[in-house]
Amino acid sequence: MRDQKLAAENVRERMGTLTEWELSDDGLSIRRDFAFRDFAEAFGFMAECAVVAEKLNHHPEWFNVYRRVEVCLTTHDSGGLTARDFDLGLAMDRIAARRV
Ligand SMILES: C[C@H](O)[C@H](O)[C@H]1CNC2=NC(N)=NC(=O)C2=N1
Repeated sequence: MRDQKLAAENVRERMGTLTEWELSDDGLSIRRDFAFRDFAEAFGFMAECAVVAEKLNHHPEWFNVYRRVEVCLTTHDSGGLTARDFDLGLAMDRIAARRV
């Protein structure tokens, strides 16, 4: 079943739990830039996140160059932000915190 797109006030409230992330101007996605020691750490992060993403059936848009990973989260099926984006964002924060 398609997830409920969050209302702007709920998005604002949930942004308080993801302090390193920024909301896009159109309010339809959130993004964070991660930086690691080297490529191995960045790719290890992506590998761990991929396992979680599969488990949650929610997948990031991301871009990797060397030790940096830019992540954008949105729920394509709902055309905007849902609780899944914030759950995955928090999971990614926790994975990164063990690697940075
Ligand atoms: C069929 C499958 O469950 C859906 O396409 C899932 C897969 N992963 C997804 N990931 C993201 N980010 N948004 C989605 O809407 C989405 N939908």
